Amino acid sequence: MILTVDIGNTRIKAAVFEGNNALENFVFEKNELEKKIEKILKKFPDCSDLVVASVGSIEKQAFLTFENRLKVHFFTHEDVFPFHNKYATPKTLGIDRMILAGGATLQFPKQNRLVIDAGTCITYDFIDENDNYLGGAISPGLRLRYESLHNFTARLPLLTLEAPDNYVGNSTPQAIHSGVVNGFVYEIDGFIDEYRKQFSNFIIILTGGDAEFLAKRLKNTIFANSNFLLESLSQTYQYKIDND
Ligand SMILES: Nc1ncnc2c1ncn2[C@@H]1O[C@H](COP(=O)(O)OP(=O)(O)OP(=O)(O)O)[C@@H](O)[C@H]1O
Ligand SMILES: CC(C)(CO)[C@@H](O)C(=O)NCCC(=O)O
Ligand SMILES: [K+]
Repeated sequence: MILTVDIGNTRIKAAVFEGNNALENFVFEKNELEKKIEKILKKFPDCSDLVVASVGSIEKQAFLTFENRLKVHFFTHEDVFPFHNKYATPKTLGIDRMILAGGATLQFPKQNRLVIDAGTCITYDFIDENDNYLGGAISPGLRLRYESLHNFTARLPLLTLEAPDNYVGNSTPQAIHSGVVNGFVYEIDGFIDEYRKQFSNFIIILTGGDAEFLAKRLKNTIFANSNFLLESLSQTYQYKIDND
């Protein structure tokens, strides 16, 4: 049994896995890290490994306290991954993107794959059928778009996600919802269309905090799996153990 922990830029997500089965999922804030992990381990005392991917400000030291109880693995660029990293700056590629690429490679062998993670940032990652990680794109996520409109202007209110009524927003809030939500949806559909021009066939994996909201609004039909990063963390860890 393993406990996987995904430390993003906004929140922390965790899941306990027995083989490929997620037994329970957890979401919490950074300041609750130690307390929450204690609680999870109390509930699942059979956890033998704690596996972490962090793109946030939390470092390996935060997990030292658990090392006398279970095996702690904090993923870095030094680990073995199931793909060839063709990024021109492989050491700056986000660990979350590496884990997503690892999961996509292992779960969908011998095919082109596009992974879209709609989280704090939207990330696009392309891994070709020969398991070459080619790169992708990084853009602001849904909430970041609402927040930046507010933070960098004098007159725009901070709104929370709401589906716009219309493309023609007839008030300040409706104009913001239209711009943020439609912009977000068009961007992603537009990216998928561009990839289709370059690669005839690929599967698309959509994940992240906004995946479900997004999936039903895209022109392209895509299966959303909010748990894909944690599943990938568990699978990439297993791959690492088998190939070290
Ligand atoms: N309770 C919540 N807190 C923050 N964001 C939420 C929440 N519920 C849904 N969201 C949506 O999830 C998005 C953030 O995604 P996610 O939680 O995957 O980010 P994250 O934890 O920072 O992870 P990552 O850094 O890997 O993207 C936001 O754009 C927001 O619209
Ligand atoms: C883009 C984010 C913030 C997405 O979580 C993360 O993957 C990251 O910090 N990446 C580093 C830059 C890169 O991936 O090229
Ligand atoms: K993300």
